[in-house]
Amino acid sequence: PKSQSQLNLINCTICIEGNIASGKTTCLEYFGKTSNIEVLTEPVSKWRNVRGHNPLALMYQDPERWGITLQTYVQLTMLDRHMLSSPVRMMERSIFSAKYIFVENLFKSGKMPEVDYAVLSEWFDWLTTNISIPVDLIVYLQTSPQTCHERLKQRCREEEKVIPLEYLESIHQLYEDWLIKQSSSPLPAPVLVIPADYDLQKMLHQYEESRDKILAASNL
Ligand SMILES: Nc1ncnc2c1ncn2[C@@H]1O[C@H](COP(=O)(O)OP(=O)(O)O)[C@@H](O)[C@H]1O
Ligand SMILES: Nc1ccn([C@H]2C[C@H](O)[C@@H](COP(=O)(O)O)O2)c(=O)n1
Repeated sequence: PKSQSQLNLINCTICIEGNIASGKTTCLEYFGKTSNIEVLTEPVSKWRNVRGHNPLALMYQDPERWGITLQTYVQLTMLDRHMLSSPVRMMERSIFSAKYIFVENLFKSGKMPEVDYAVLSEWFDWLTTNISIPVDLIVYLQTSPQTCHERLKQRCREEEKVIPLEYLESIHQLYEDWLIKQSSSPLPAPVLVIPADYDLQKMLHQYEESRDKILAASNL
């Protein structure tokens, strides 16, 4: 028979949330190296290549036409990530932020037709009603949009060269409304905020300082 601590290890999910280029992957890499947590990065390579097509690039080129295409695929691939069974995992973003941040942003900015938004919302509501998608903790890497803009330019992902500061400001505002003001969409888990505008060394120090609070969710 399993002990209580072994039982508590079953299926703990910590989601790292934050704006584009806020440092989520870097944070995941750090915890992947320094703990027993399984790390699941966002399936961006799939979004850049589905059977030879690049829905991420298409979405940035023409959001009105391709937003629904990318977001339908994001929803599927994020659901797949949530379904992977590993006792303790730290994953990059979630099916929740895909809907509450990115789909919402496309719709609110007038770049997604109402019918596309309605279909995506029906899918999301069905999935989250009929499939259990537990999240135990959200870690929010809180940055200024300016910091993300700098890091985005430094990372230089081809598809993202067209992203203006205003786009990062909109995403930032939606994250703040969801995770700080807690006034927009339901929260699937408690939120731990980590200020993330600092240089890499200071960030690693912040992660160390937050390690116990983060891993408390997993009982590790
Ligand atoms: N604290 C930091 N200070 C400066 N640059 C950073 C910091 N954290 C990450 N970066 C760099 O910024 C870019 C985006 O970081 P990344 O971890 O890929 O962000 P995300 O996964 O949130 O998009 C990368 O080039 C990364 O090396
Ligand atoms: N639901 C989503 C999720 C992500 N994206 C875009 C935003 C970025 O260009 C890329 C993910 O990169 P990251 O933030 O991890 O650096 O995918 C989206 O459009 N919709």
